[in-house]
Amino acid sequence: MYVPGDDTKKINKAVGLDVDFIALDCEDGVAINRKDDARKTIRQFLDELRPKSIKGDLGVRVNSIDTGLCGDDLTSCLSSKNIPDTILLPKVESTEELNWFADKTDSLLKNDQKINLIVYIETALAFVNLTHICQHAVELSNNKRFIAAGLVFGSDDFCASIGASRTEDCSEVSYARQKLVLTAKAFNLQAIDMVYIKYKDLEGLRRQCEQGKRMGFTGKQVIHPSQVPVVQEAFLPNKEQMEWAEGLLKAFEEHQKSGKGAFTYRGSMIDMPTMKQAQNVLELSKLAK
Ligand SMILES: CC(C)(COP(=O)(O)OP(=O)(O)OC[C@H]1O[C@@H](n2cnc3c(N)ncnc32)[C@H](O)[C@@H]1OP(=O)(O)O)[C@@H](O)C(=O)NCCC(=O)NCCSC(=O)C[C@](C)(O)C(=O)O
Ligand SMILES: [Mg+2]
Repeated sequence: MYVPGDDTKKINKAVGLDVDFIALDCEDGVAINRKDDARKTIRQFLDELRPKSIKGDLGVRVNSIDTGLCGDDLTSCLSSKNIPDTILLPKVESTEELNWFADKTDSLLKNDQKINLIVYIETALAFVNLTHICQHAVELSNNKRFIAAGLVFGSDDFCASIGASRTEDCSEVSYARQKLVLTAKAFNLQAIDMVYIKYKDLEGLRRQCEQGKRMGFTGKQVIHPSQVPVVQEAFLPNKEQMEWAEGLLKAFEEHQKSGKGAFTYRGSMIDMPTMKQAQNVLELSKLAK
């Protein structure tokens, strides 16, 4: 969940919510003339206010490298008493930007400190370079001070970048969403789906969550507290899916013992790939506990 980094009231509110990840924002949720305030407020929060009770992870979305603000954002939050779990790096378009980030984190982090990195893919050029970006991020994770954790789809910047208009069925971003999921999963990275900006329309949000979940996204970005439970519910397996998965695994084991690779379960042909889908469902529910 994004929280504008210059808004102390919203930061305090977010800390009390049951969210998986709080993203303190220095970037587009903060006005140009408030960038210094956001940086200072986040630093103060990290130094003094970060309550041990934060349930989920805490990240800072810094400004993109091309703005010239990113270095100061990183210096401020990575030299704090409690460094964030994750840095969210927006508008990445090239492997050179990852090299810059690796050098910067090398110079700022101490001893055995490492930080997670979430890379934003939100321009046409980023999609063209996506495989190289992911490959490089994973390679740098082996000997640099960050761990490539996931990709975020920035659909609003993406639409601006390609000149698309938004539609309710998201057809304008369907190729980009699918490409992002596919490439993220190929490199064992999380794939985080787009923001639903009509935050008062929870039914529309639910539909978009279900669509994203079906496509393979790991989770979704949110901008308002009311969106949190809808997204959490949609991305976790429900009772019906759990029953399906548990029953299928049991039947699979029995059929394996009797020497049958393929069999029928609830009217469908089941073999190894369907068994793996059932395992995914159960693993996801364990992770959420
Ligand atoms: C839309 C806004 C202005 C409506 O803000 P509001 O205060 O007018 O709303 P409200 O309905 O009155 O709020 C109810 C309560 O929730 C609080 N609240 C409300 N929102 C939050 C929040 N996020 N975090 C923590 N608390 C929040 C608010 O302070 C209030 O607290 P209260 O009941 O105690 O008075 C507000 O929700 C907000 O600022 N959201 C975050 C916006 C943001 O960060 N945008 C940038 C990320 S998306 C993006 O960059 C694009 C992307 C990915 O890059 C790309 O697609 O390209
Ligand atoms: Mg963006």
